[in-house]
Amino acid sequence: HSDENLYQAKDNLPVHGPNQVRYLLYDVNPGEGFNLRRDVYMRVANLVKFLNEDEPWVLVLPPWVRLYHWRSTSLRPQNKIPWREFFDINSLALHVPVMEFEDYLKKVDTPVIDEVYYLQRYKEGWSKWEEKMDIRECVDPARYHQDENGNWRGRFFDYEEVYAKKFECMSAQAYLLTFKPFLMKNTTGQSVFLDRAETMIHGQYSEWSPEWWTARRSMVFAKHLRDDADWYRETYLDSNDKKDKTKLEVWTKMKRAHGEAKGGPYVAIHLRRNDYLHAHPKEVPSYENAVKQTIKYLKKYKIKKVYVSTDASWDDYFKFKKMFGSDYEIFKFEKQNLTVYKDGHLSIIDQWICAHARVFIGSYVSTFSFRIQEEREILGFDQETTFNRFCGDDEPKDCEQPTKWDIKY
Ligand SMILES: C[C@@H]1O[C@H](OP(=O)(O)OP(=O)(O)OC[C@H]2O[C@@H](n3cnc4c(=O)[nH]c(N)nc43)[C@H](O)[C@@H]2O)[C@@H](O)[C@H](O)[C@@H]1O
Repeated sequence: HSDENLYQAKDNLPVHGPNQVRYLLYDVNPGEGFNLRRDVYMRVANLVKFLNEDEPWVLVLPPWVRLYHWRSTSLRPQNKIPWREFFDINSLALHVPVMEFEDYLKKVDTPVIDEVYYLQRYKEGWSKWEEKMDIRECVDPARYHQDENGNWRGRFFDYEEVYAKKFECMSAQAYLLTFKPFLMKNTTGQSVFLDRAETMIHGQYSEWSPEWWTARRSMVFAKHLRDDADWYRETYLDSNDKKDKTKLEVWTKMKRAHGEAKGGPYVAIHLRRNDYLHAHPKEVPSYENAVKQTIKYLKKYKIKKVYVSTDASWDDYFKFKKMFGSDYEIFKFEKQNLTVYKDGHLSIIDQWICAHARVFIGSYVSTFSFRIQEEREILGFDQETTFNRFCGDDEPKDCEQPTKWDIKY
């Protein structure tokens, strides 16, 4: 791969003296999944981007802890995972200055965060939408408590030694840009931690805006995972970037038109199961029906191979695979190496393979599927091949398809 070392993070670090740099840390509701967290990253990253127009701030990347969906009993514990295991840090840094939490801890010597704000709703609710934020009493039982020295203890990504000097709950109903004056004027600590950062809303910087897409484009997957997925594509799916016209460039220089990418000769599907069966029972197809819908695409595009990305059990997967009969070949990435791959790595490999398929079919409102669709927008696929989803058994056969999020530069 030629793109190694193309990203030069250091060019993007604030130029001001080291003492003036401030650090923004954040965390998300523990129940949220991996790909919603990626959306929250985009909000915080853009906030840091806007802050840097006036003051030097560095975004400290929240280490990954075991998420609700990460159930595999892998040989390595799934906590304190640095971002570099999943994403290309240098790519992130071409958008905003970023730093791993471990590096933050090294930098500050004492494992301390100056100010913590726990974002929460307004207790009284709201009748008309208006932007506001106020320090308030905690609505939910506080997730932080004061120790005998007056320091605030909580769950800072499973780092037990970390504590905060100041803690407040803050009711907020506000767009990300509104947090900028708050941070600049109402906080003084060198490091500020926003917990429940998903409370922050994109506002004008939503999926329709170039700013959103800039943050999104900077979220390039880590090279070792792209390499593993590319190896799988080449070995089993007769797919590589040259043939598929999907060569990756440094994201700041990459601009593709729809239809430039061709994709590998396989249909990729994201078949979300598990908690989705309960969350969206009407829109989740039975396996039999999912096979029927996939075959339609296989025929339309004259393709014989299917790549299956799913959180279904292997038992279910093998049953599903059999249902296709002998006319088609069905593939799924196997956890060949449990010492290396954890659930997060595997989802990225799945996503990368899906992003390179000739055609993709996703699952209804799954953020896992959304992130694949965006990846395909970045690579330059025809939107017809991207914004498709499975219909539930009782939905019309031409059920409403996903919104086409046009990439913006
Ligand atoms: C029902 C809701 O669903 C929302 O999930 P949704 O948007 O699909 O997408 P995510 O927020 O990523 O959460 C789903 C998680 O399940 C695993 N997973 C799902 N599909 C696949 C797959 O095809 N391959 C692999 N390897 N892993 C998969 C993976 O760990 C992924 O991060 C959640 O964020 C909410 O918390 C809630 O659970």
